[in-house]
Amino acid sequence: MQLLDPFTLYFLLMATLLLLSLLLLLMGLVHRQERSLRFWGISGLLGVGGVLLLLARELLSPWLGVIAANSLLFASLAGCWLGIVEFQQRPLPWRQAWALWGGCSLLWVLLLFYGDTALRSQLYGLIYLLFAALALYQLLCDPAHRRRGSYRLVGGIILLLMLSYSYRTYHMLLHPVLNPLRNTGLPLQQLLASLLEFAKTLGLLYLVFERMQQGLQQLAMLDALTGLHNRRAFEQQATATLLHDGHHRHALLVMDLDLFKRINDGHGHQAGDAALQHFASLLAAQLPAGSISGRLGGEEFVALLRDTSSSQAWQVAEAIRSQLAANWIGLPDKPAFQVTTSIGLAMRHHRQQTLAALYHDADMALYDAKQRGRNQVCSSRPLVAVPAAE
Ligand SMILES: Nc1nc2c(ncn2[C@@H]2O[C@H](COP(=O)(O)OP(=O)(O)OP(=O)(O)O)[C@@H](O)[C@H]2O)c(=O)[nH]1
Repeated sequence: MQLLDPFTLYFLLMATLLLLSLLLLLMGLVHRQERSLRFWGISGLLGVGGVLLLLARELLSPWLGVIAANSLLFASLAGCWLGIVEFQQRPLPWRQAWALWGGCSLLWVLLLFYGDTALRSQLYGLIYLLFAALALYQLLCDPAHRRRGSYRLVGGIILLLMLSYSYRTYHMLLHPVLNPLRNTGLPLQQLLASLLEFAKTLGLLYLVFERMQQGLQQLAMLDALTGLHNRRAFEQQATATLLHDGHHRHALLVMDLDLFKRINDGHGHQAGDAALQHFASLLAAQLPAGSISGRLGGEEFVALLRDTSSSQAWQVAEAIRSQLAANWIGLPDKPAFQVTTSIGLAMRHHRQQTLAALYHDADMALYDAKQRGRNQVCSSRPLVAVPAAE
């Protein structure tokens, strides 16, 4: 029965919030790149500290206690807002944060002399609403984030918190009393707000985890040197495309830079890396929108052209080949050098043809292009070759 008392539950929640804030701070210290965790950890500690100071104010000087407690609470609200700005990787509005914190604290002190408890409680509700609105705006102002379920969930919790504090402010207008917590309905509001605060902190923590996981996934899918998909990512995306766009015609290009060992040996490994990066950006520029490209390893690249005819695919392959041969690569303090590529092209002619079968055909065509003297495009069926113009 005792546990159902809102005050007891409220204190239990405070203790849990304290532990959660400590955890956030600790995680923020371990994962140094996630600075928002530190902001939210410190914000939580300031919030719990403010509440404790408010409750213990009779033991200290009541006036000083209440001023210090509310300054801590305002700093906690500002800290949560700054944490969200930091999480969104935007410049931190330190000046505005200090000004808002200072302004709110000053207003509070003025009301301590010229207002009553009810007025101060209303002011607290309004300040809470202001910081919550700032946090909500920062969280959802990016349209890409606004559409995501996790961001909407945390935004929804902040909205509920705002509703809860609006109710508190409204209630205090109707029933002004000396101690807000003695006001009918307010202990319950306080309990609900603490529960929501707890949910909000967990939600923010989830957003950090979600972003960390996405970062790791991206790292596992990208080729570090060129920024293209790596073999695994290419295979996953190309297989899914072949499965779902079964009725469309697709072309596969397998591209291998010619005599690449000579470039490494003659111009150095750094020049070889620059050539690979140069080729990757050429691919990005020449491939039609919607194509999937990747680096399979070494100097071998691949691209799946969606919904294309054999003549269109041929033109794209030929443009890649000729552009690479025409644009020599220059590095500071080194002579410019030419890189060429051989390209094997295979068309997908029926829906059952898998990526592996398509790759086999394109690879055979590539082999043929190498045999015929490199720097050319060969198609698997019918087998034709266009010698280099140069
Ligand atoms: N700079 C650089 N070189 C790489 C990288 N990955 C593989 N290589 C080099 O690419 C070269 C590939 O050489 P080979 O497989 O013999 O082929 P090639 O010299 O291009 O000859 P062909 O394919 O027959 O035209 C090797 O020297 C590898 O060391 C890389 O990431 N950076």
